[in-house]
Amino acid sequence: MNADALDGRLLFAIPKKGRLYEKCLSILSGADVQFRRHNRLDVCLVQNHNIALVFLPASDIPSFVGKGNVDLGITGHDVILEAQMQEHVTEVLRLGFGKCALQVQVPESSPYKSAGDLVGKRVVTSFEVLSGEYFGKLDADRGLSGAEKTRIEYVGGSVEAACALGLADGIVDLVESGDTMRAAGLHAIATVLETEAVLIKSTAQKHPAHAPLIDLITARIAGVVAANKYVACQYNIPRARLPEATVITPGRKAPTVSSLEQEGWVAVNVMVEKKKIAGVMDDLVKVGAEDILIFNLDNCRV
Ligand SMILES: Nc1ncnc2c1ncn2[C@@H]1O[C@H](COP(=O)(O)OP(=O)(O)OP(=O)(O)O)[C@@H](O)[C@H]1O
Ligand SMILES: O=P(O)(O)OC[C@H]1O[C@H](OP(=O)(O)OP(=O)(O)O)[C@H](O)[C@@H]1O
Repeated sequence: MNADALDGRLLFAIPKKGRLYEKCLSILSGADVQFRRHNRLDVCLVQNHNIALVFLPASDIPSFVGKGNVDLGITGHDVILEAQMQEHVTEVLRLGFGKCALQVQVPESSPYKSAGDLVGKRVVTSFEVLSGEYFGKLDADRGLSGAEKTRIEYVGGSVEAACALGLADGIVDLVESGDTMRAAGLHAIATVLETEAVLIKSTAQKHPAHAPLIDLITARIAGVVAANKYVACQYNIPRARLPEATVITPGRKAPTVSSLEQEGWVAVNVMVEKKKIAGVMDDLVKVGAEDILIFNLDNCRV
């Protein structure tokens, strides 16, 4: 591809591998952003929009967007703070995936029971900025300075091995299911940060002409995110029980209620958060709902 091919195109950064990659591809597909990535090339043109996708390491995306080299990007909230780019990027949308927590961890057998117990000790992490800030506050609370302060040491990967290797008294690393942590014989004693994937744009927009396209892509991605988060719920219920049912399924604005051919009965259509639907169905049955049907959403605009 020659450099002119990118002229005037909105540049959209996507993690090139790792935990966020597959989910990003599915978001792009749901938003009908069409492209073919040839031979794992890191730049590719979008066929149906004036956009080029740039595949970058997740950790580099905040600074590319923050400095205005690319216009839009997807990465983790944690990565933005670690890159100290929070003032240079605007988090436009939370994407509902890449959810995990940055946690302080120690061996199961460790005498250290809280983050405060690790103050002045050795902590190994890939998140040296966030860990430095976290332990820096604890050091300051104790009035520690110089060599007394907690030592934060950077490693690029396999952080969970550091305690067993005798390199650290504790680590700071991401935890989702906890499988990695438990497999390494560690447990969490504090949470530094909760994080998820976010859509970001440059705070000082270099190309104001791209604003309408950024808004369009944002609206489409918001639709995909909402479709993943909600299900459509339909049920029949005696009109007299409608007030109780409305408390259980208030909908985003209000439920859609239509009359049934059977006297005294109504049909209700409403959106419900996917993670709550089992409990909602139990509660609807208790107030007399029948024929409860749940539909997954392919896409939506809400
Ligand atoms: N287990 C996980 N569950 C959910 N989200 C995660 C998980 N691990 C990482 N993430 C999110 O994905 C981001 C990128 O992490 P990931 O481990 O995929 O990095 P990577 O680009 O593969 O980097 P590396 O080169 O260090 O492997 C993290 O900063 C975090 O926001
Ligand atoms: O709590 P869990 O579900 O086990 O997830 C946590 C692990 O996931 C991430 O690593 P990943 O597997 O993406 O590989 P990486 O270490 O190469 O980044 C993170 O660094 C943890 O090691």
